[in-house]
Amino acid sequence: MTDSGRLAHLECALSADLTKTLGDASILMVGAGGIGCELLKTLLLSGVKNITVVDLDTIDLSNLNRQFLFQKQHISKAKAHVARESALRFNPEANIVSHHANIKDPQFDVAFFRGFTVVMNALDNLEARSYVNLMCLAADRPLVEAGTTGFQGQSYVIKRRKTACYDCLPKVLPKTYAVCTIRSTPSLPIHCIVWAKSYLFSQLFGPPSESEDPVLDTREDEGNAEEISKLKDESEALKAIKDAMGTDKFPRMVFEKVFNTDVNRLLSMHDMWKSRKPPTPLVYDELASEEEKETQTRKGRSKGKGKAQKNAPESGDRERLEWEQKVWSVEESVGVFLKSLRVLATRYQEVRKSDPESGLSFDKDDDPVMDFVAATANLRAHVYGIPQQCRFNTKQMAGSIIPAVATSNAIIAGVMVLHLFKLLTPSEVPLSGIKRATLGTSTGRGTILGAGSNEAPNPVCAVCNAGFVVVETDVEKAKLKDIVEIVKGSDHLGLKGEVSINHKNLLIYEDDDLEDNVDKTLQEVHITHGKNLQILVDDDDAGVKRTVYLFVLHRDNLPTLFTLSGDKGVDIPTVASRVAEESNNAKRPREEGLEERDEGTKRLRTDGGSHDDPIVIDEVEDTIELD
Ligand SMILES: Nc1ncnc2c1ncn2[C@@H]1O[C@H](COP(=O)(O)OP(=O)(O)OP(=O)(O)O)[C@@H](O)[C@H]1O
Ligand SMILES: [Zn+2]
Repeated sequence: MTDSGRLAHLECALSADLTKTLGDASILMVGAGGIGCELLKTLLLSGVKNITVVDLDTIDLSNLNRQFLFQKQHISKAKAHVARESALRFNPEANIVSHHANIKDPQFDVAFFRGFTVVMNALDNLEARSYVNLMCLAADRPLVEAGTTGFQGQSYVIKRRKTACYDCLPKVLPKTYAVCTIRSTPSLPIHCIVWAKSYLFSQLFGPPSESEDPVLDTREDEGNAEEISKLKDESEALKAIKDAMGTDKFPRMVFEKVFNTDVNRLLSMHDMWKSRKPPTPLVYDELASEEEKETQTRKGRSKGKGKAQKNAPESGDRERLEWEQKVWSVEESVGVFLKSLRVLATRYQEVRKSDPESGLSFDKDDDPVMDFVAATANLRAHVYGIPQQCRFNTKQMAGSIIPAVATSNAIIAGVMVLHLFKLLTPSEVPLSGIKRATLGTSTGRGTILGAGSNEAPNPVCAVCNAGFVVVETDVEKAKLKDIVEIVKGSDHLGLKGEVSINHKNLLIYEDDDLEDNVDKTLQEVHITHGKNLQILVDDDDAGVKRTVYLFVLHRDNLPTLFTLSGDKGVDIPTVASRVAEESNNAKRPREEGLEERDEGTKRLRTDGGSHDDPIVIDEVEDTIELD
């Protein structure tokens, strides 16, 4: 259809005014997966012409059943670029910009977000959603947030201090397991998968902040103090083995430690096995292929050519699918374990060269990571006499996958565009009139799409009540004390109270207690372009506290620190915020505020939760809150 033919149809359906507004609007779409593909198509067919798409992923075979902008020939290509190319066929005159990147990258700074009329999320994880929520609050741009899980879904609008933000409402509590079940006495396949994914993988390859033994929060395991302290020693020993990473002997050392030495140590605790089946240690020399053993003794070469390589066909083949759907023999699991350890070790060392604070994170679609988790979980299961799983099943459990339903994505993407229509006709639709749409099942009535009123902001939410300050400066010249001055100085925010400043998880400044960094440049305290700081101002006398997020835009040679925008935020009564914090600590997977925002929480919960629940959800994906 020509552009004029398309316009005539749209004007009849939507009015000439709205059609024009849609054509002029500039939309940021974050995520080009299940919802994203539908959304991009529907936006274009609704007359939206200027769209920027950001997605960090590449196309996987498993996406093709529902992400219809992708076809077999696109496997392994960037989702954002392919989505753009395929969608342009709906309207070749549209202006679509694609970025194959993480939305959290510094290039997508506050100024970038300000360049859009509306931001639309088509994401699948809590961290990215929370981050986009924060950036939209800072840039003061409306966000259309959405998610689907199987037959359920929802879409709603977030507008700074007018509606609840993404972080106003508690999130679904992750399923949790007792430390000792996971670390010493697993009895189900899921226990072994959690151990592989959330313990061994993070310990070996996670960023330092995550590899500090996340499971040893002993509050719920007080009766096992001795066991907990032994587990701590075990973790220390694993750290020592990490020093051998990159050498030929590393895979063997890890294998022998976790499947032999640690198991023998547990066996020596006789009481533990009085009423349980004791584990059986694995012996490396009996299970590793001859080639693997040879690799361990060869010097200067790190590539083994054992069974594992023959048994791991390339991604995308039918042979590979069959391999993923059969239960591997123990020898095959050993081969996959050793090979994936080598691949991940090389990757980990490369990542750490550029940033010593970084590491690898679990991604169920990352083949070596998933190979490692599947093989590790199976070896652990074998040790404990627990049924082993095929890689396909392990992926479902490790990724907490509820199969995606294409129709749910299409319905929710459609509702998101309706939300956009309403946002772009503000004179006719007040914000209170933009309902929260919920797709769900109702007994006896099948799947229904309902509309409920949008939530008001949570008065104690530390995110949307925060101040949002954007500064431009040369990070090699400006000092941390200049930031403190912005907060306290009467020419700037002039806030009263004790100031502390956090960057990611790190406290970098605190009145009276931590002032050593004040004369350091922002660069020296790792605050570079696109980074944000969380500033907490605690006014004990007035009984209030306030959070300010300060976003830094680097400009070469800008001599001073220039405040571009300075929204002061709102005070939260200290008592109310404590009560809220406490109730949130009990209810949600992470604390309110920024501390864990950037990295997300990968901590294994220790609340002694259900022992026989088959699925673990320790990263909430596709979070939806149904009315
Ligand atoms: N931080 C991020 N930056 C950019 N894109 C992201 C980010 N986090 C997630 N995404 C993208 O959001 C999209 C979400 O789509 P979807 O829920 O369909 O997931 P998927 O990975 O395509 O499918 P599945 O998880 O079911 O295999 C994915 O394409 C993913 O790459
Ligand atoms: Zn909020």
